[in-house]
Formats: sequence, C-alpha cells, structure tokens
Amino acid sequence: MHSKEQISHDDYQKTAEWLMSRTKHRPQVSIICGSGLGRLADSLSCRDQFSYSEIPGFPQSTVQGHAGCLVFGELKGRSCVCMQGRFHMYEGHSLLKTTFPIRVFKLMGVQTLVVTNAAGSLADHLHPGDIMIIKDHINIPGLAGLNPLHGPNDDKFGPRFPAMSSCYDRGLRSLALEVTKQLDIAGLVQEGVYAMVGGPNFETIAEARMLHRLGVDAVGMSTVPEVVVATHCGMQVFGLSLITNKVVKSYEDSDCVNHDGVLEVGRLRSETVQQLVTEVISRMEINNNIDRTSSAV
Ligand SMILES: O=P(O)(O)O[C@@H]1C[C@H](O)[C@@H](CO)O1
Ligand SMILES: Nc1nc2[nH]cnc2c(=O)[nH]1
Repeated sequence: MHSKEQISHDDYQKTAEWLMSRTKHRPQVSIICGSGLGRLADSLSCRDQFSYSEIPGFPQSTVQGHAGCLVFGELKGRSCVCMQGRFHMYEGHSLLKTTFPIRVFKLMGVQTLVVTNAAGSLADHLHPGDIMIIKDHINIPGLAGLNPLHGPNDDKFGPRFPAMSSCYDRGLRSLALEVTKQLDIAGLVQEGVYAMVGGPNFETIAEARMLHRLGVDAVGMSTVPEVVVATHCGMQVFGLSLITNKVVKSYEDSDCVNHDGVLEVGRLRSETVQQLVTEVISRMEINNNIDRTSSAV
C-alpha cells in the first residue's frame, strides 16, 4: 500500500511549468501509447521530445515496448502530447506515481485523454488484431482497495467522490464508430468492457473464467488508474484496447500468451490504431479558451 504517499499540487505544477518552458506546444489532447503502440507518436509533426529521465518528477519506464519518451507535436493541426510508454503498478510504482503525468497534462490545459492498451480477449467475438473501444471498465485493484485517489483529496483537481458511470465519453465513442466506417475498418472494431488486473502474470484459467462471467470483454494491466485520475479532474476520455491474444479459458487449450506476442500484434496493427486515433482527434470538438498551469484547475 502506498496510501501515505503524497504529491503536492506544487509538484505537478513544477513539472507542468518545466515542460511548458521547453516547448512551444500547448496541447489540447494527451495520448498514452499501450504496449507495442509507441509508433502512434510518429504521426505527430513539429515534434519536441523529452526522455522521462530528464523530466522532473516523472517515473521511469521499465517495460519492453514502452520507450519512455514524452513527445509534443501536432496531429492534423491539433496540438497533442503523447506518452511513448506508460507506468504500470506491477513495475513497483505507486498508483499516484503511475498517474502523475495526467495531472501535469491537466495543468498544461489538456482537456482530453486518449488511452490505448494491449489486452487479452475474453469475449468470443474479439480476436487478436481487433480493436475494442472501451465503453466501461472494472477496476479490480480499485475494488480491492488500491486506487490512485486514495489519501487526502486535492479539491483543486476534483471532488472527493467522483462519479465514474460515464467516464468513457459517449460522444467520442460514437464519433469513433463513425470513423471506423469511413476508414473501412468497422469489421475490426467493437465496443466492450475492459478490466484491469494488477499483473505482471497473465491470468490463470480460473481467473479468466471469473472475469468472463463478470462481463469483461478484454483484460489488461493498465489504463484504469489513468482514466480514474483524468475523470476526477474533469478530462474527457477516449479509450482503445488492441486485442493482442485470446485469454485461455479452457484446460484443454495449450495456447500460452507472452509479451513478445503482444508486442508483435501491436506492431502489426499500429498503423490502423494510428489512423483511428488521428481521425478521432482531428474531428473531436475542443474548447480553445483554456487557462494553463496555475489557473488550469
Ligand atoms: O501498457 P499496456 O496495458 O498496453 O501493456 C499490456 C499489459 C502488460 O503491461 C503487457 C503484457 O504484455 O501489455
Ligand atoms: N492481464 C492481461 N494483460 C494483457 N495484455 C495483453 N494481453 C493480456 C492478457 O491476456 N492479460
């Protein structure tokens, strides 16, 4: 448990100011790249980039397929900041640390979070290479008492008891479904429920069957803490899971998931995910009258 850990408003602010003094970009949208999806950042133009190791307060990425680089740039004229690599609880980071960048982005004026991840499918209709638009989540660590919002609430960011019943923006989900038709990838894309588990081990068969019975369509080891913190501070969220494998649910099945296979599907589908994310971001409505840093929350 890390519930005694605290990060002050000033700490987030210092990082936001450090970044804003080193880039001319004033991002409206933040993107988090899931395992194997780091190439999403390649589509940004006029890039400024920073290694996580040089950014004050940023944790370090330790997972293969997560480069550890923060990239600012434009996507079809829209100013974005892209995390090439995220932080996972299983790396040993507290949930407050894994979500540190979200509040920094909020202070920089970001209004929208686009989260992507690699996930295993529990649903019969979702196959490796498919994309799931996240419509809801089950926060398994959260239900068991691990939540990034534990500890004193910072009212400047959001309320003590935030609602989570509409954390995946309905308008952005409809927009994305519309975009999939225009990109001719509608056959690859479905909406579904994502569950976060702590990891780093993949599921046992009994765990997979339990998650399936709970109504989970795809399972992974990230995303939910980021979405909880973004929703708490009033950001709108759009989430995508790239299905990289089927989760084994039968004792007769000899398939065995591994991280290299996850990264490989990420590489194969990264262009499609890139196109979908780019189109959604370029068509979403953005409020341009945003205060940055001290008055951003
Ligand atoms: O960062 P994401 O959630 O995309 O990474 C998934 C979950 C584990 O970190 C890893 C397992 O292969 O991929
Ligand atoms: N927990 C979990 N995370 C994943 N990330 C990619 N595939 C999987 C999976 O099958 N299970």
